[in-house]
Amino acid sequence: MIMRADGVTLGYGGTAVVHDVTLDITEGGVGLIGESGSGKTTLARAFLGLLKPTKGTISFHGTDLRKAGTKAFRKAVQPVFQAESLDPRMSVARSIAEGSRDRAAVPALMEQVGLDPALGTRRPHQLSGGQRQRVVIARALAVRPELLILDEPTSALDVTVQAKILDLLEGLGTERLLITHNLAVVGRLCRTSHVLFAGRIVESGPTEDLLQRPAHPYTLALRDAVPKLGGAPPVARGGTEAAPAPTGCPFRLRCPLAVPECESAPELREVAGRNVACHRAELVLTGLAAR
Ligand SMILES: Nc1ncnc2c1ncn2[C@@H]1O[C@H](COP(=O)(O)OP(=O)(O)OP(=O)(O)O)[C@@H](O)[C@H]1O
Repeated sequence: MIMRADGVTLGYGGTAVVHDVTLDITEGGVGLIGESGSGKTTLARAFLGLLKPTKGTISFHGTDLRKAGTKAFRKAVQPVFQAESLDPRMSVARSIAEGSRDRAAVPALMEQVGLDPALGTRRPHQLSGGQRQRVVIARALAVRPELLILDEPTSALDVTVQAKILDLLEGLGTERLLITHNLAVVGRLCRTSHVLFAGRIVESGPTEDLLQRPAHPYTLALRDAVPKLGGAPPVARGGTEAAPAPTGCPFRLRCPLAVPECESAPELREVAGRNVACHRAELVLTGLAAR
C-alpha cells in the first residue's frame, strides 16, 4: 500500500465536504469517481498534503503525513493537473525541467511521453491539447515519482487523443490515483475504484465488478450515463436532480429504489466482493442479473 486515508473528514472554513473516508492507494491504479462537487478534488488535495484532515489521518507508506519528511514525499507523489495549468510564458523544456532542475533529462522525458524533443523551444499555446497534456505528464515524471495523482487528465481532449493519452499512462508503470467522471477511463487504468457521492464513499471494489455489476444505484446511474470513452460527464439532467439528502442515505431523494428504511444512513458493508453503502444492494445486483 502506497498511501491510506483512514476515517478522513475534510472541509473548508468549518464545513465538511468529505466525510469519514477510508481508502487505500494500492498497486494497479485506483479510481475515484463521482459527479461534480462530490469531493474528488478535495480528497486528491489531501493526498498531496495540501489540505489537512479535520478528522482521521492520511499516511504515506504507513507514516502519518504530519510526520513524514516533506521533501521526499513531495517528490514521490506528483500531481498531473490539466494542461491549462502550464505557464504560458515558459518554453516546454523549461516547464518540464522546473521541478527537477535537470535540463539534460528533458529530451529523454519528452520521448518517453511521445513528444518530439524539437518541440522543447515552443510555448504551450503552440502545441495541440494532447501535446500539452503530454508536457504536463513529462513534468510530473521528471522527479521520478512513485505515485501520480491525476485529476481529469483527459476530459478536455477529443476521443482519439484521449485514447492515446490513456495508452501512454497505462504504459508508464507509475502507480496512480485517477479522478474522473468517466467510468470508461477507470476501466482501463485502475484495478480498484471508489465511487463518491456527496463526500461519502458509496461503493468500492474491483473496477471490473463495479462496471459489470454495480451494487449501488448511484454507480449504476453513473455507468449508464457514460456508456463509452469520451462520453459527456453525467451532469444533472435539466438541473432537476435532487440535492443530496442531509440525513439518511444521501442518494435517497434521487434513488428509484428508495424505501422508508433509507431514512437511516446505510453503513458500508461487504456484498458480492465489494463494499457498498446501500440497504438495497442485493436488489440492485439481482435486478441486473434478471435482465
Ligand atoms: N476552496 C474551497 N473553498 C470552499 N469550498 C470549496 C473549495 N473547494 C471546493 N469546495 C466545495 O467542496 C465541495 C467538493 O468540491 P470538489 O472540488 O472536491 O469536488 P469534485 O468532485 O472534485 O468536483 P469537480 O468534478 O467539479 O471538480 C463542493 O461543494 C465545493 O463547492
